Amino acid sequence: MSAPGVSLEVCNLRKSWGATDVLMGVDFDIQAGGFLTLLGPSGCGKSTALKLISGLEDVSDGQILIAGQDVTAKPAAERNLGMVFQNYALFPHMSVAENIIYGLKVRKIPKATQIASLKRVAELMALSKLLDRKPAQLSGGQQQRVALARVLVSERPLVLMDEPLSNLDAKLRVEIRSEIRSLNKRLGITVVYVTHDQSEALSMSDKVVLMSDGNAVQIGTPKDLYDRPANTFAASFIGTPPMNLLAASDVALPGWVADDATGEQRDVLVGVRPEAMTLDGQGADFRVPCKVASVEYEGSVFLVHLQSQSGAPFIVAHHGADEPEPGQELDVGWANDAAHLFSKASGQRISNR
Ligand SMILES: Nc1ncnc2c1ncn2[C@@H]1O[C@H](COP(=O)(O)OP(=O)(O)OP(=O)(O)O)[C@@H](O)[C@H]1O
Repeated sequence: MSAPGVSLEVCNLRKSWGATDVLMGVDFDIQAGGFLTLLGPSGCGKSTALKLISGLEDVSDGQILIAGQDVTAKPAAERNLGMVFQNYALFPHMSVAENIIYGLKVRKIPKATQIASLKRVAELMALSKLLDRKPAQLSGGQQQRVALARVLVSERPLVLMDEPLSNLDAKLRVEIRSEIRSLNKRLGITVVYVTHDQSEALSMSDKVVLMSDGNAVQIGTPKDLYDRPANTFAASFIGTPPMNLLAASDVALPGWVADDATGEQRDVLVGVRPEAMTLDGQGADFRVPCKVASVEYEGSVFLVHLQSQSGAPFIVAHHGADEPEPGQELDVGWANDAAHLFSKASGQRISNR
């Protein structure tokens, strides 16, 4: 049942609905067996990109290559891919077993092969004991595993998934996302995954395409996006809580505004992740006097909301046992290499560590 994956390449993908441009010319690719995630806020165009890849919608312009073959003009049925949606789309009147092998039946695969494939996939997805049940007799997580099993049994080398975990509770989401990731690695199928959840994207993907308003804002490994956000949008979208973005004047940082190339003074925003700041300023290259506004207890961490002397708000993720008090005055600190610089005018990254 091991289906070797295929590569996918998308070039200058454009889509307009009437006068509304939804995809503005997006390029990305993923190698065979890779896991690519389209990540971005609601309405940025990620589901549209997936529909174009699947063939459920026609492109306005651009090219889609699967295994190096141009499939842009091919109907969905000829693209040899599987899809998993947010709402599982199981047939309520069919048993789990019938749901899983439905596609094989339609394709008139011999009965003995259907049964053998069903057995293998049911074991893989821990569904063997549930095969006689109807979908309504399953939990949300079990239903989602049936939807995944149905795609896996079809042995497609490329599987598209559109927010498949968003109906599940937090614990199940974490369990099933690691299951999907390990299936991708074990079976070698290529996965293109859509989510607005950055932690899902970071934890599962080989490559992330971060989208905003129909454009790919940054493409890279999860670590690239976290360590070197290309602009303030990427800095704010990746990481929980998001990166603090402070005007240099708020944190009293003179001399940080000279452009490396031209030497010109530029207004910058200083970005520092909450987890890269300390409350005691010990060993820090920069220190900023500030006041505690409020404290959120999150179990493993205190999220300390602070205000600089100029009134700028920011957050520090504090792992110490001591709980800061609202009103307390502190020197927050960070290391030189924890700071990211962005142009205040364009939002683009202007300094690299
Ligand atoms: N069939 C359609 N006709 C007209 N506009 C559409 C159609 N489908 C999507 N859109 C618009 O295209 C834009 C992108 O939608 P899309 O579903 O791709 O976004 P998304 O990033 O997947 O968002 P979400 O996470 O909310 O699903 C939205 O503004 C949406 O209203």
